[in-house]
Amino acid sequence: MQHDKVLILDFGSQYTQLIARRVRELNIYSEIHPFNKPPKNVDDYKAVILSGSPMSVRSEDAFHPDLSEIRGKKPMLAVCYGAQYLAHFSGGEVAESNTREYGRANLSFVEDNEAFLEGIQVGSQVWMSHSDTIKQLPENGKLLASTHDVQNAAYKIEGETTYAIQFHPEVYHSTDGKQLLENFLVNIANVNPDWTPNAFVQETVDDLQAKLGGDKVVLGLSGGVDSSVAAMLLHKAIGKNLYCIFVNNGLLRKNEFTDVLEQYKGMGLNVKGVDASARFLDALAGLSDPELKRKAIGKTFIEVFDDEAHLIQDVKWLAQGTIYPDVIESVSATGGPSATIKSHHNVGGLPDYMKLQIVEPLRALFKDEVRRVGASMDMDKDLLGRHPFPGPGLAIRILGDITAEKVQILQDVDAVFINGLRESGLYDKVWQAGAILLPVNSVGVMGDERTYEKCVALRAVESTDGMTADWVNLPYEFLQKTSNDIINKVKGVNRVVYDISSKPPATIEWE
Ligand SMILES: Nc1ncnc2c1ncn2[C@@H]1O[C@H](COP(=O)(O)OP(=O)(O)OP(=O)(O)O)[C@@H](O)[C@H]1O
Ligand SMILES: O=c1[nH]c(=O)c2[nH+]cn([C@@H]3O[C@H](COP(=O)(O)O)[C@@H](O)[C@H]3O)c2[nH]1
Ligand SMILES: NC(=O)CC[C@H](N)C(=O)O
Ligand SMILES: [Mg+2]
Repeated sequence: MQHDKVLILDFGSQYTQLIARRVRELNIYSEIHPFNKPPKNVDDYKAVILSGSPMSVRSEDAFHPDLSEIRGKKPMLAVCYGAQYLAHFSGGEVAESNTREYGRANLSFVEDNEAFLEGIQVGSQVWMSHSDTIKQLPENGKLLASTHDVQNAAYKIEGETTYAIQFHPEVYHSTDGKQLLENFLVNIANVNPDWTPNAFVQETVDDLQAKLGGDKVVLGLSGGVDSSVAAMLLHKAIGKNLYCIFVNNGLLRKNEFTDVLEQYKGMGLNVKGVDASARFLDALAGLSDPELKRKAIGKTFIEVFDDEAHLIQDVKWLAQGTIYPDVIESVSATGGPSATIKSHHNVGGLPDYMKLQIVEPLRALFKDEVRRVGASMDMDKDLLGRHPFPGPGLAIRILGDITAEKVQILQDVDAVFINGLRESGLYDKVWQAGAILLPVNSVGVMGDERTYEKCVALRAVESTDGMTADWVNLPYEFLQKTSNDIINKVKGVNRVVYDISSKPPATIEWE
């Protein structure tokens, strides 16, 4: 069954992903594409949303895409930069505003009897983030809403299904933002909201069957949520032709290799555990630059999968649990308007010699959507509730070069922390937690003796998708006990600190 699709053209706003999420929360499928690389078949999309941007429409190099295939031809919603763009290049006027407007505002005027604003009243809170302001509406523009400081907070173009808003409906703080998106997508653009987890499973299984036929597929299984859900979908589609490989890269958590293999036994999957720890440690020897470490790990993963594929023989496909943020975070590498922050080991593509095609059934989903899909297949709650754990594992939590000894210290520290969270009932309240081994020794005193040992940082964050995150206010008593336990139980560590940085500006992992 075909679903209606919504196209989001990204001008580099940090909120673009949130637009996609909000739209999908309405059970409507949406895709983000860089404004300068729109999909070939714009006709496949039922409506288009233009994102905000760090750019000013007044600057000489302002992003200035050709919208002639879209504007007036299909429903379009322009947000922030998008709204300024429509005004600036179509007979209106955009100027620098006297005061930069960030944060909370309330609608002070709302046009009556307007389908776009149905259910939205004067007083509704909206979130602003702009320094330019629309002084004059474009040709045929009709004012729809204002705030105290922003006269042209929303407008439409008469004779088109084109709507524009200065504020951001995609952020939670715009309290009626979701309603506004629903008004636009469902009532104005007539998009059918039928994209649900159950529909996703059924369609994905059908698609996989059609695509893979009787081919053999290898899947990198990590014990994490994404690859496990991907494995279940593939298992439903092709059964015994799915060969799951769980690699011990020597950078997993304490006892994780055996525990995870045990856990998969009940799921009916064909899983092989491959211990390649020595190979990974060799590849990492002497490397301390984060990107070089990530690349070495990515390369070694590929080599291990390649060897395994040869052992199985006639394998045609490599399946991965890649999800949407992995894809989007790497988009700049393919020419998008945002910046590359980290090279994710699973998005780089495969070397030519492998001759395997890639299949990534979760490529379009966000993490919470993956969890919902897993739940709709009755997968184990504990598995679905697992904190994310990065493919490069502890290597990106040991700052500097990696040695077997450092890995062991960090495994022990991590185990004390994570078990402590579980025992205190805090594990499920935290989105992700882990420990970081710092390349710092500090002086301590233990049993009247001087020590000069390692310092570890603990990190626990709340998030919905890993794109933004805030540190968790863990109870002092918990931190106190954990710190004691770590220093008493783990030899070589004499100091524990807690990371209180949000993302942005920090990232979740330290490398
Ligand atoms: N130890 C591993 N063995 C085999 N494949 C792995 C391993 N670690 C990572 N991968 C592959 O890399 C992909 C990306 O890892 P990532 O950590 O983003 O996802 P995940 O482990 O499936 O889920 P989660 O984000 O919940 O940890 C995985 O889906 C999997 O295909
Ligand atoms: O599979 C992965 N391969 C990677 O290379 C990778 N780097 C970061 N992460 C995870 O992504 C989320 C966001 O992490 P950052 O804030 O550190 O970018 C967090 O959940 C991280 O654990 C990775 N996962
Ligand atoms: N969030 C945005 O799209 C901002 C648009 C533009 N850069 C401004 O500051 O006004
Ligand atoms: Mg993982």
